[in-house]
Amino acid sequence: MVTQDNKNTQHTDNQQNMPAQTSNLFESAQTGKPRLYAEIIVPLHLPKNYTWEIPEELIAEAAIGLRVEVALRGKKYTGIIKRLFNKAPESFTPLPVYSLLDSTPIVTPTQLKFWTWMANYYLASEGDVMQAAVPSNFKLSSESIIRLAEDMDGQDRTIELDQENDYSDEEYLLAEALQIRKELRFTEVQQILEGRRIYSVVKKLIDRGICYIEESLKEKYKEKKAIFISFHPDYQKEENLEILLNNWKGAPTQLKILMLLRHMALGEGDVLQTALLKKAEASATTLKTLLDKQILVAESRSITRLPELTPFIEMDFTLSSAQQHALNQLQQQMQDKHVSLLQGVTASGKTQLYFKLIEQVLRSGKQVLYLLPEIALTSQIIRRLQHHFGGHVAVYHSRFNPNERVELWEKVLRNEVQVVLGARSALLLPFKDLGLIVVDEEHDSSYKQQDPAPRYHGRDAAIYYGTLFENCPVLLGSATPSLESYYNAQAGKYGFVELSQRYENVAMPAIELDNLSLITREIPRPILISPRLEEEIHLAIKAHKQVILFQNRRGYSPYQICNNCGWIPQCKHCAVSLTYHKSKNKLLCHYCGTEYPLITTCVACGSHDFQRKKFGTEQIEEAVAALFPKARVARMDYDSVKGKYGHDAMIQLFESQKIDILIGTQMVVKGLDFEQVSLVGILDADGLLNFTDFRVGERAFQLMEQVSGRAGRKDGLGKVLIQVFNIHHPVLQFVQQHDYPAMYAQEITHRKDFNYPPFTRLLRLTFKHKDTHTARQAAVIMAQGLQQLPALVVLGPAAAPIERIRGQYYWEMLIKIPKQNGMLSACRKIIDQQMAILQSTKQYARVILSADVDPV
Ligand SMILES: Nc1ncnc2c1ncn2[C@@H]1O[C@H](COP(=O)(O)OP(=O)(O)OP(=O)(O)O)[C@@H](O)[C@H]1O
Ligand SMILES: [Zn+2]
Repeated sequence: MVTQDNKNTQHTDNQQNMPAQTSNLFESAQTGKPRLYAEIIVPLHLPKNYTWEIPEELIAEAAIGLRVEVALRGKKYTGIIKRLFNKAPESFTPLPVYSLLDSTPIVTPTQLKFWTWMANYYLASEGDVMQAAVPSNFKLSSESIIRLAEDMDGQDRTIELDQENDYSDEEYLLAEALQIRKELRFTEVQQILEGRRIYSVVKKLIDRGICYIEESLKEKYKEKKAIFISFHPDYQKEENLEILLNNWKGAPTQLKILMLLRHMALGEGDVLQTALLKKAEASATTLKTLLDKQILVAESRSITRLPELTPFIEMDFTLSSAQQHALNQLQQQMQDKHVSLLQGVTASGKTQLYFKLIEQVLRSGKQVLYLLPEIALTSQIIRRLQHHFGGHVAVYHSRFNPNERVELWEKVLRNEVQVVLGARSALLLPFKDLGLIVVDEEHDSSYKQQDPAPRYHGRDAAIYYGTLFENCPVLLGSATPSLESYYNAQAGKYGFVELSQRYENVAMPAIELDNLSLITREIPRPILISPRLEEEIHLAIKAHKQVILFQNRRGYSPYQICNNCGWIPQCKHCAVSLTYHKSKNKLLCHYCGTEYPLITTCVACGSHDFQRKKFGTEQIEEAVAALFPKARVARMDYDSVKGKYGHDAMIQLFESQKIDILIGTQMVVKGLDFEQVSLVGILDADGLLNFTDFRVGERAFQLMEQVSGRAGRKDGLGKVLIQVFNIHHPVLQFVQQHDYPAMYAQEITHRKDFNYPPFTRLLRLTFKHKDTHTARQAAVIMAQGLQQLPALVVLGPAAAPIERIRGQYYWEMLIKIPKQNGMLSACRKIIDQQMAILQSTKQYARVILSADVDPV
């Protein structure tokens, strides 16, 4: 097995050799009854899937895609049946499956094929994929933590006395323990139930909404709930409400609440209890009377949860002739080609084309998957989609809690949801009948999963997933396509359609370069806001327009340096310099998050003379606020928006023009549609152009073009000012001309000359160990093994650019694999062999290897 980054992997492959228990089940073999075996995927990083036996009494119900309860090395897991067969394994006697957890499959055969592909292509295991795909509530294991659920109003769940009889003794016992303890480890559940029938009991309680399985710590978040007020169904009809209000005899404050609610519901849809009471200047008691009278109803739900809408299709717009032409072309191409690329300049209305295509698929009764980078999944696009398709639309992203995940999983499985808008993980939902996958902003590198395995690319996985359905074309969309996709389009492998003007022929923003080297003579560095940019901001604000200032570094200043000896404070655990955060008055490691007090004395020479270098968003915010004391200034970056709700909330504030100047990192550029932005400032273009990565030209172009694309979307009066020293950099000329093909021509030549993607396939192997020498040596041994395949080009091993993270040393190598069939799997074979050798050697047994295919 290749990757080894799951801590459950420290094992030898001994399950297959374990002696089977002698039980009655096995004695039945002598009687000649049929036997049934199952290949089962368990959510662990195992070298392969193992086999269990289905006991006789479960044979009739066993089916592919069902969950089962199995034991592996003394622990219990939920697995998924991948394959059933009758021939007994020859070299070992399998253990029995304890129980089946479902009566109908929760995973489709199509998904199982997808998992196999993903595990193979991304050098992961099917268990890794299962772990990523299946909601945690579906995956009980010995490591699970079971937590008491909350009621609608945020109170702990309790069992009503009159329901007691519905519960089995064991269920009741466990529910009671949960009410006292709030959360239980699986081992504790085992003790409470004395080790019997654990899964089915826990599952029953989950089904009843009493408890849920805690997500792994990393994903844990506190769900935000709020109470929403609406009219009782009896009064949702306007006529009935009218009669009620006209004949009102109750207290006037109650009437006020009702009138306000009617008004607010028109504008906003769902009304928050807090907002309603505040506006009505009424008390909770008054509201309660109305609830008791069953005129109003209160519902507590997660604030991310969508309101229940009826499904409808409402296409209340017409395409411009350019859009219509593009749509016709697209439809034609999509008939011939599995993948098509739509390149439309910013604000050309690509989204409207997607809507038209979605409409057609919906009418044909099939499902649609609409993918976006996680951070671009804002209420803006959700609203746009719901406006056209109402309750047909479901949204799937990492903010979902375990219950919501299961709920959506089941709805998709039952084909009750027609359109899913989601981030890459939505690909892992059990679609029945997909008829279209849209990958919007397809160039975005956040489509790539970084950690843990499987490190899949959402776009590329979508392309494969689409082939598993009958007639499911994949549409990639972007103003600035990835070089890989554009290359495939040029080569005729993908369909290709262009939309080269903005909707309503609105002009593209004018892009001007602001040569900083001309002004540094008068103003000392660093220059945050040049006089020219300051002037433009003044003009924009005077005209009641909005401004976006883009800087791709967060914090106050990215590092400080000793003026005497050049020493730079670094993180103790990671080989990175510390960023100064003024609001916290601390130094922060951006890799592991460790905070340090300010350092005022140089560790190397004892000097107190430090200089802060470069600038981040925090410092810009400070400078802008000082320059424009009357403007409403906000900053949007990882630090300022706590959680992802904050991000969305800030976008809404900006959208409703409650913010004049928005300063942000690349968070602000993802496909957002603001009408009133007239000025975009790119503060440090040099910083974008000076990376040592073969994709730097492409990336810098995409970022600048995308952020520029937020300007002048409605009236064409947008202006972009780029602050830069190196004004002759070719990428800047391409951005100025909005000339994607020229950028492509230049970059693709480099890629060809140096044999980078799309001309080769890249694989990055990273070896981690707390001792740098061990990590390096393991990498060297791997590199030697890879010499068996002379067609591979192995770069390295070398210390990773950041050679130490969280106390582990990182050594990596980059392998260029020719794009021939079978090369990747041949390479994988060698990696697996070498890894097996390494792991059987005591010195290297703890080396962790992670593999990243097509790294971005
Ligand atoms: N046919 C149309 N009818 C009405 N409004 C339209 C039409 N086409 C585009 N628009 C409006 O123009 C604006 C820009 O369109 P949209 O957001 O779809 O552009 P885009 O191509 O997706 O841009 P970007 O790549 O920058 O995200 C939106 O506000 C959209 O509602
Ligand atoms: Zn660190």
